[in-house]
Amino acid sequence: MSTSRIPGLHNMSRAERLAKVAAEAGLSNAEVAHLVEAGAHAGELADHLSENVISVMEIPLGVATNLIVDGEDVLVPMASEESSVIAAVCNGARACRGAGGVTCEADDPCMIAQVQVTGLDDLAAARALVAGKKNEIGALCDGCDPMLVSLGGGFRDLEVRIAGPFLVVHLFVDVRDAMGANAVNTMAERLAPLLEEWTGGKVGLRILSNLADRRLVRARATWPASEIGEATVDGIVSAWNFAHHDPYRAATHNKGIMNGVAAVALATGNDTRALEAGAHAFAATRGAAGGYGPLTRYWKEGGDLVGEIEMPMAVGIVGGATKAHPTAQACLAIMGATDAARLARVTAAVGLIQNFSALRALATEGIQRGHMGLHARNVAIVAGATGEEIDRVAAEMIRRGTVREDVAREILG
Ligand SMILES: CC(C)(COP(=O)([O-])OP(=O)([O-])OC[C@H]1O[C@@H](n2cnc3c(N)ncnc32)[C@H](O)[C@@H]1OP(=O)([O-])[O-])[C@@H](O)C(=O)NCCC(=O)NCCSC(=O)C[C@@](C)(O)CC(=O)[O-]
Ligand SMILES: NC(=O)C1=CN([C@@H]2O[C@H](COP(=O)(O)OP(=O)(O)OC[C@H]3O[C@@H](n4cnc5c(N)ncnc54)[C@H](OP(=O)(O)O)[C@@H]3O)[C@@H](O)[C@H]2O)C=CC1
Repeated sequence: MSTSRIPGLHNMSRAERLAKVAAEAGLSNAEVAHLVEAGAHAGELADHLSENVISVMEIPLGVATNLIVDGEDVLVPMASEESSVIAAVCNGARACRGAGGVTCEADDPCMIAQVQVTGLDDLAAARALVAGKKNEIGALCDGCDPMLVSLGGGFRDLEVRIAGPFLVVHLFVDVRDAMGANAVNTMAERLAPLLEEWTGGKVGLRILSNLADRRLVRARATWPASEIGEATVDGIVSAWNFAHHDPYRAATHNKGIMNGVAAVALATGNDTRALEAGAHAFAATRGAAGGYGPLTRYWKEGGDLVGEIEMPMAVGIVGGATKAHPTAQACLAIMGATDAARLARVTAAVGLIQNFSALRALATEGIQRGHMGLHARNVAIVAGATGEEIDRVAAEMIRRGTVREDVAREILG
């Protein structure tokens, strides 16, 4: 590459950008042709949603079957590049259907905005002063978003904290069907000059917190021992206990949960990074010794396995890319999610079931048979298989019990 300094790339057309990047990076004609083809359908939309767009990255969109959430059957669209993630949800949901599926409970959709005030000598006095302005602050916040207020949302409460040398003002805002970042950021920015005037301090950051712990969802399911076997019940409880006591295991445990949560979020146009940040920050105090721990919990009840998840769930059905992206709209329609609370419940249910299926595999036969069985097609493609060859090479690798690129090449040969 000669240079990464490309002034005005953003002002070029998509085709010009691609040509420029291809020339700088030395892409082959085949690589350029692929990027042109990949961007043919959704490239224009992508150009409006993001910046310096040259094409579109295609992620598989699948549908998880077998779920019952709060007594209703639901098909759940999931966007994931990882093999076996969607199959695992179908499998885990099938195993708890007979016991009623998943039941959930969601907090009101309350987000937190933070305003940092610096340069204060008497933090305690400033805290008392700002706390006394709750009504004024509430009115100012509601004035920022009359639409939100007309829908039943808006300012709910105020908390004034001292964090090291800073005064930190928390605005609690009910954002209804939105994820809410933009909505609360506007309020935080609007409040800033008043805070400076009242306290004599200087405002620093004005932004939401992704630790959305006022917007939690809890979901619970029972997997009967008659369905999964007594040894599996014990194995999963023990696997959970491992995560409860060991942050190294808890990180992987929670990654499995986020396999499901992030896939539903991506399919519905939600901000996956916000959810990841919220989940892991929330998990930071859930472990046995008050450190990082699992977002789920499992125990044995009457011989059956009961699993529960609790986590922040800042998802919306309006705002961000949700309304602008027709695929996200279609996904919400498949789920029948007509409000953010239903989306949050279903997403948490998927996180729980995803985790159950991974633990079931790990506590019994191990992850490789199911996961690598489905991943084999990926390996076959990497080895050069195309069309019908992909399934045939994958099946042969599974038959031989070895899923590896060199084996795929040998079979293909
Ligand atoms: C892979 C399975 C499901 C096979 O499981 P199986 O028992 O061989 O499946 P089966 O053929 O007996 O079918 C049972 C049901 O599973 C579903 N199912 C079965 N196959 C498919 C498929 N191709 N596509 C869609 N759905 C599928 C489907 O619902 C089916 O019922 P049916 O519809 O036939 O009545 C199982 O082994 C499993 O759940 N494994 C766990 C896989 C997993 O967790 N993958 C995530 C990636 S690994 C990771 O990133 C996370 C991890 C593991 O590190 C987290 C952690 O450490 O905690
Ligand atoms: N740290 C983070 O997580 C950050 C995330 N972001 C991004 O912010 C975006 C999400 O912000 P968000 O505020 O949700 O998006 P928007 O501002 O796009 O949408 C929210 C707005 O939609 C309007 N609205 C219409 N119908 C409803 C309804 N039923 N319920 C609620 N609001 C409704 C409201 O008012 P009105 O019509 O008056 O606008 C509301 O303010 C995402 O793209 C995210 O990636 C941005 C900054 C930081």
